[in-house]
Amino acid sequence: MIVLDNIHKHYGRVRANDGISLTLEPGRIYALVGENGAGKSTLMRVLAGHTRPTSGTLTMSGETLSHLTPALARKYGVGMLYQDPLDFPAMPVWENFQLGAPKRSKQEVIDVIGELSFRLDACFLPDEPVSSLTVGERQLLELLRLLDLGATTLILDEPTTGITPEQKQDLFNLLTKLAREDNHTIILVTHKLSEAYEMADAIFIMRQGRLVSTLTPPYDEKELVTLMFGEQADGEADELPSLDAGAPPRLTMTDTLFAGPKYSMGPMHFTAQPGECVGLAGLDGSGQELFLRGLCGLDRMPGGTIALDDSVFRANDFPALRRAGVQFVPADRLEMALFPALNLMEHITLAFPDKHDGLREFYDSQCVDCFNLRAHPDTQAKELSGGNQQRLLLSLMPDEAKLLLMEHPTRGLDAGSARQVWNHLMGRCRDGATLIFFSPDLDEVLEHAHRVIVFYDRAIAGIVDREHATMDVVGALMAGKPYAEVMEGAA
Ligand SMILES: Nc1ncnc2c1ncn2[C@@H]1O[C@H](COP(=O)(O)OP(=O)(O)OP(=O)(O)O)[C@@H](O)[C@H]1O
Repeated sequence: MIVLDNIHKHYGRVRANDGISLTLEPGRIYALVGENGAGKSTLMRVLAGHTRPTSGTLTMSGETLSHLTPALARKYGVGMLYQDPLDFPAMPVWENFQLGAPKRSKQEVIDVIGELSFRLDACFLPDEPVSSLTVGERQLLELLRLLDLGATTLILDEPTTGITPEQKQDLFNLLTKLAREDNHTIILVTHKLSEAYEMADAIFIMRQGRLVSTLTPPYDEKELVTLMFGEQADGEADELPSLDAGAPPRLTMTDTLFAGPKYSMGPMHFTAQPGECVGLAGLDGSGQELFLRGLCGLDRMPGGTIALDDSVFRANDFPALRRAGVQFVPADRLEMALFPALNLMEHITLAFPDKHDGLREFYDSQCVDCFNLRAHPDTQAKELSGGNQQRLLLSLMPDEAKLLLMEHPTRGLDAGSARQVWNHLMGRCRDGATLIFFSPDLDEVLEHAHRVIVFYDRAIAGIVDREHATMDVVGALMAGKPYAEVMEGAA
C-alpha cells in the first residue's frame, strides 16, 4: 500500500499540488483526472521520484519518506510509462528492453522477453529496431521492461493516445490482468473520461492543485464533469460548417510528390474547399505526418504542384506558403513550435510584431478569453503544463490564415478545453479557412471531419466522406484492408 500524505509542491506562486492525501492499494485500478494544469503530472512525478515535494510525506511498504529519488521509487516498485515512450528508436528491441536492468547476456534478455510476452500475449522480434514498431507496440515493450525491473505500481500517462481501438482493448485487458491476477496497482492519468469509467475501481479528481473528490462506481458522469470543471462544464459542441458545393477549391494538389527524411509519397491528387475540415487517419508513420509537413513546406516536394486559391506553387517553400496563408501547428510543441525559455508575452510579441501597442490587451483577448490560457504572462513556455502549451500555440495562429494544417489540435487538452478549441476551429472554417488535421484519437477525426483521408503503409489508402466514415471503415483501412473490399462491406 502507498500513502501520500498532505503533499505540497509549489513553483513560486503556483501551488501545483496543494495538500494532497490519498491511498493506493494493491490490485486496484485508479484513474486520475482533472482539467489542464490541475496538478496531475506533478503528483505523479512526486510518486515516481522525479519531483521533490515542497512538503508532505510518502509511505511505501511501511516506510515514511519526505521524498523519493527515481532509484528509490524503482526500489519500491513504482514505474511510470510516459505518453511519449522513453525509448531509443535506433536500437533493437532487446537492447531497449535491457536498459536499466542488471547486466545479462543477449540470450538471457531474449528469454525474459519471450517469457513475459508469452504470459501477457505480446509478440516481439528481439533484433527488430524499435523505430519500426508502432506507438502501441513501443508502449507495450516499455510496459514489459518496467515489469521486468520489478514495477508493481504502474503509472500510465494518457496511454491510449496514438493506438488503434484494438490495441487499446488489448492494453486494457493486460492492465486488468496485472491488477486482478498479479495484484499490481495501476494508475491511469487520462483526459478520456470514458476510459476512467471503463477501467477504474476509483477515480481521483484534481482541481487547481487539490484532490476535490474520489468517486467509486457506479459513476455519475454529470457529477464527475461538474467536479472537474465547475461552471465551465456546460456547453455544446458546434456542428461542422456546411459547405458551398459550387465554391472554387482552396487547395488543389496535382501529381504532388512529397519526400521526407525516411520515405516519399505520391503522386497525389486532392482538392479541398474553403470551410472544409479534412481529417487524416493512420497509425503512426503511415504517411499522414509527411502529408502535412509536405503541404506546409517543411518536407520537400520533388514533383507536382500545390495551388492555394489562384496561386500555384511548384516548390513548397515554407516562408512563401506561410505568407500565402498556410499555418502549421505541430504536435511536438516544445521542440518545433515554442521557445522553451521565452515567456508567454515574448511569444506573442514575436508572433504579432505589428501589435506592439496594447500587447497586454491583445494577450488577454487572444490567450485568456479565446483559449482560456490561465498563466502569468511572465511564465516561460517550458514551465507551462502540456495543455497550456497547446493553448499558447493555438493563440499564435493569425486570424487571416487560409489553410490550417494541424497535428493533433487538442493534444493534452482536457475535455472542456478540447471542445472550446474545436468550436474555435469550426468558427474559423465557417469564416472560410480550410482545416486539415491529424489526430491519433480516431473519435476526434470522425467527429470533426467532412472527409477522412486514411493512410496506410506511407500512401493514401482511401478518402472517405462523412457519411461512410465509421470507426469500422476507417479502422479497417488503417489496418491495410483494400479500399474496394472495405467499401463493399460497408455498403
Ligand atoms: N517546472 C515547473 N515550473 C513552474 N511551474 C510548473 C512546473 N511544472 C508544472 N508547473 C505548473 O504547475 C501546475 C500544474 O501542472 P501539471 O503539469 O502538474 O498539471 P496537469 O494536471 O498535469 O496538466 P495537463 O493536463 O495540462 O498536463 C501548472 O500551473 C503548471 O504551469
